[in-house]
Amino acid sequence: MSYRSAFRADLFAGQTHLVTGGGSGIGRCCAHELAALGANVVLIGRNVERLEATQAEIIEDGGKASFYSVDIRQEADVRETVAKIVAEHGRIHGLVNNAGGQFPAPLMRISKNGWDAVVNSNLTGGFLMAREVLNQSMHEHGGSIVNIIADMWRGMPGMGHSGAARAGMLSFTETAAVEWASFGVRVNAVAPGFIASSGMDRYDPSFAEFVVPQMRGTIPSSRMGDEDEVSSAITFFLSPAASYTTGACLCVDGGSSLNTKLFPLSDHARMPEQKAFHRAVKPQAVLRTLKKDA
Ligand SMILES: CCCCCCCCCCC/C=C/C(=O)SCCNC(=O)CCNC(=O)[C@H](O)C(C)(C)COP(=O)(O)OP(=O)(O)OC[C@H]1O[C@@H](n2cnc3c(N)ncnc32)[C@H](O)[C@@H]1OP(=O)(O)O
Ligand SMILES: NC(=O)C1=CN([C@@H]2O[C@H](COP(=O)(O)OP(=O)(O)OC[C@H]3O[C@@H](n4cnc5c(N)ncnc54)[C@H](OP(=O)(O)O)[C@@H]3O)[C@@H](O)[C@H]2O)C=CC1
Repeated sequence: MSYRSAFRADLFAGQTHLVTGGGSGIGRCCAHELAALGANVVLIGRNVERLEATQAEIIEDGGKASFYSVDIRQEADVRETVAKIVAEHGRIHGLVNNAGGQFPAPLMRISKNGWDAVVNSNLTGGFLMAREVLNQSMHEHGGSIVNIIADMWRGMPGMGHSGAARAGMLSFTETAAVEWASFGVRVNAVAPGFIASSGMDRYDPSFAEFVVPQMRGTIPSSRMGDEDEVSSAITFFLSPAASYTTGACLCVDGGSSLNTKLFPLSDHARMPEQKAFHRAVKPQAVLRTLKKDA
């Protein structure tokens, strides 16, 4: 097995885990990690070539994988696919709701169809997958569901349809965590920041040229994340290490969601020493000045 996971090699031996969007990017990486940990991985996506290729890689590595070509927005197809998986594999232990995506556009230029396509991909599709996995399998014996969202805290300018859907997915995560806890089902979320995944190749290079210089100053870790850094967070939630954790969201974003941008990062190095500030200036005086300026 060539994937080097931080987790124990037999962690998921004998278990079945579904990864939507498993044919590319973060989903493909996660599928490799779960297979390396002994899981029987079921890949779900639309593009058969990508799914086939990931399945072949995993099998070549000595792992177990199968795939289903499904659009997760189609309710009947999702229901039928989960039924087939249960018939073939029995119990489903884990679901990684990773499939999704969006296109960059300001809100004022998003058509109704464009909005629906993104919201249905990133919210409704995840709900349908989770509901079917719960109803057809996990309610009988428990399980773990991990929903991949995004850095949508305080909005997602330029991708507002996705931000709205991901915020909805976080709320869904919290509700499902409470409603399904009695079945022994844990539901958590992972919120990636800027990840150098193969999915980024789907964007027009002109968009990268526009956005990368702006991004650079806003990530405290000063770099994009890697697919395996998201995969290990997903694996943690699927594993018994997270057995008392449900309804949580783990940000894998190099701190970008915490950056207040009060002082742009690029200026920190040049910021003058202010050790004497608190002694030299009385806080009330500062407050008065701030109020006056406002
Ligand atoms: C290396 C550096 C790069 C820098 C990038 C930084 C970006 C930071 C962002 C960080 C956060 C997120 C990152 C990621 O998610 S990574 C990649 C994830 N993968 C994708 O996003 C996949 C690509 N996206 C899609 O496949 C589509 O967005 C979509 C989900 C909509 C596909 O759905 P569908 O196939 O059903 O869509 P249709 O083609 O049928 O279209 C439906 C309507 O949507 C409109 N649409 C689709 N694409 C666009 C577009 N690019 N611009 C405007 N409108 C679009 C389409 O026109 C249809 O509407 P109409 O009928 O009204 O025309
Ligand atoms: N990379 C990043 O910086 C970030 C990524 N994310 C999210 O993480 C997830 C993985 O992204 P990433 O790996 O980067 O990008 P990818 O584009 O490589 O992955 C998205 C996957 O979702 C599948 N998918 C999309 N729509 C559907 C659908 N309707 N039905 C079934 N499968 C679908 C795609 O497969 P196919 O086309 O074959 O259907 C593809 O394999 C996505 O939800 C993404 O938006 C969130 C924040 C940041």
